[in-house]
Amino acid sequence: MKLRELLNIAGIKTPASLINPEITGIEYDSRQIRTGDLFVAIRGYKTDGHTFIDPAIHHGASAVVCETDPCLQDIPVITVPNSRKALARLSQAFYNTETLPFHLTGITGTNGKTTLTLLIRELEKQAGLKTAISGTLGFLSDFEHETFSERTTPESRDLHKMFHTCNQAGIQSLIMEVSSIALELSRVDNIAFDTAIFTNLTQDHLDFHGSMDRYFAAKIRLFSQLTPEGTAIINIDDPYGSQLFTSLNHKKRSCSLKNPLADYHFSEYHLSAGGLKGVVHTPDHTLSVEAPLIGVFNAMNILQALAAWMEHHPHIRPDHLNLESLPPIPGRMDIVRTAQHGTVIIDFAHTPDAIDKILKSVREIPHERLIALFGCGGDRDKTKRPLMGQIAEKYADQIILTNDNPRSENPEAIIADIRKGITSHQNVTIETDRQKAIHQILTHGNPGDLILILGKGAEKVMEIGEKKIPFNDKDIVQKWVQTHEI
Ligand SMILES: CC(=O)N[C@H]1[C@@H](OP(=O)(O)OP(=O)(O)OC[C@H]2O[C@@H](n3ccc(=O)[nH]c3=O)[C@H](O)[C@@H]2O)O[C@H](CO)[C@@H](O)[C@@H]1O[C@H](C)C(=O)N[C@@H](C)C(=O)N[C@H](CCC(=O)O)C(=O)O
Ligand SMILES: Nc1ncnc2c1ncn2[C@@H]1O[C@H](COP(=O)(O)OP(=O)(O)OP(=O)(O)O)[C@@H](O)[C@H]1O
Ligand SMILES: N[C@H](CCC[C@H](N)C(=O)O)C(=O)O
Ligand SMILES: [Mg+2]
Repeated sequence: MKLRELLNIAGIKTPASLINPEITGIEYDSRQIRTGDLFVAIRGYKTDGHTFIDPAIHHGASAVVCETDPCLQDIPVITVPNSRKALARLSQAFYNTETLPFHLTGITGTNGKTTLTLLIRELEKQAGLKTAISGTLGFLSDFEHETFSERTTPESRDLHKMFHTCNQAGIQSLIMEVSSIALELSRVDNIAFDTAIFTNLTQDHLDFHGSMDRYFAAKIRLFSQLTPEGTAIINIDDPYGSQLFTSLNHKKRSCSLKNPLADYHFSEYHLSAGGLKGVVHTPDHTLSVEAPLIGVFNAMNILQALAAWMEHHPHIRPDHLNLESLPPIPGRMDIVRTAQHGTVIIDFAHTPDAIDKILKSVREIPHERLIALFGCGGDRDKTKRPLMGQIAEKYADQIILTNDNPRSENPEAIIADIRKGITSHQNVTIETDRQKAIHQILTHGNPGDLILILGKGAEKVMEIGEKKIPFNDKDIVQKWVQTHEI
């Protein structure tokens, strides 16, 4: 595509004198530039993309979009007020993804997004739709190998490239997690969603957003991006959800575990170690549901997934729905049973609310000791650390504090922050090496113990400094069990 045509479609003003090279790709990282790419310089949190304009040109960039004119000769330079916004518009124009031929669902909220993507995918499959999901687990579809994504919601260029791939593969339904950071950083600008879901809002990412109000403001932007016929699915048990529901002038459906007047609610549900069974009432139907998911929070996840699905398919009204074919959700309530050292649950709880919910849920399972192993990520919300310590102390008999992606921070300092929320340190052990910590609790575990390994879920690496070292909680547990139990 010619540069001028691209800028035109993207709605970016073009000087008449502009040279008009062929643009063969869009790139925001100078290290990835290929000949013919348009380089978009972004002012970042760690560094400034404008300082990489020269290397980008050296590597073959044929034009530059930036916020400050570097005064170059021979190469077209387009200055814009906001490079991230320009990147989103240019990517949409380049990949021709203004209108999408598939149903696009966006899920936002502090917890439950990944779980919902997998639940909705399962339902869409049961309706015979070719489906893909994008989020913390990467890009998963039936037609391509799964691809890992550095971020829960990819950069706008990568998103539009993904939409283009979905287009070509004939995907009918794409379900994606939309993080508040992505909404704030223009990664999903101009994308129209057919369904938008709000799960809940509790403390996380305050380092980035500054306050809960600004965190909420970022999340609700998703709902201004609904198509005119689009539907909002909202958990009204959450105070922020209830506020959002009241303020929306769009087609909207409420979900509640408490309020029988909500559009989607259970008249009854039972949770057992085998999963959930219940009866769901919708605005026009009643159905019984079974799903192999444990934890009260999963009752809401199931309700919201059902709501999204039934609103998308008004002609599908089963009397009974069995989600037993739902594959285990990696790293979410992932259970490894050992013969002599207790039951291990690996879970991605990394916020105060998630830790509270999971500890409250699992303590209902008969056990001797409830042991919680966790840490907190470095370069992330510091104020959640003592709260996580405080909650763990309330419910767990024993706590092991360890590393969870310390990144650029000192691991001991992170643990010291968690300890500030704990009053009695008698049952608290510290071992920064997470593998050693896991080995220790398994070694000292008894058959009746419930051992919770929290915070990293299905993550495949440990981020220490700039390094990403292969690391997976479940692999470590399974390897230990294989060598220590016959
Ligand atoms: C806070 C945040 O989101 N940071 C993102 C941001 O980084 P940044 O602005 O600091 O970028 P930077 O590293 O300073 O670099 C600036 C620009 O220079 C470019 N560059 C850099 C070096 C070079 O040699 N050449 C070059 O061109 C970079 O590609 C970039 O375009 O822009 C970068 C490029 O787009 C992202 O990679 C980076 O995400 C990092 C990986 C990150 O960890 N983000 C997390 C916080 C995040 O986004 N999380 C959310 C929420 C998770 C959830 O709760 O579910 C997510 O969606 O994953
Ligand atoms: N509806 C929910 N409400 C509260 N906690 C939940 C809910 N669903 C899941 N959780 C807890 O939160 C953890 C993370 O769940 P999940 O991965 O689905 O959330 P997420 O929103 O995708 O998280 P992230 O922002 O990191 O991508 C789970 O392991 C579980 O402990
Ligand atoms: N999407 C979240 C995941 C956090 C997971 C936890 N293991 C951590 O590193 O804090 C983030 O990037 O903030
Ligand atoms: Mg997620």
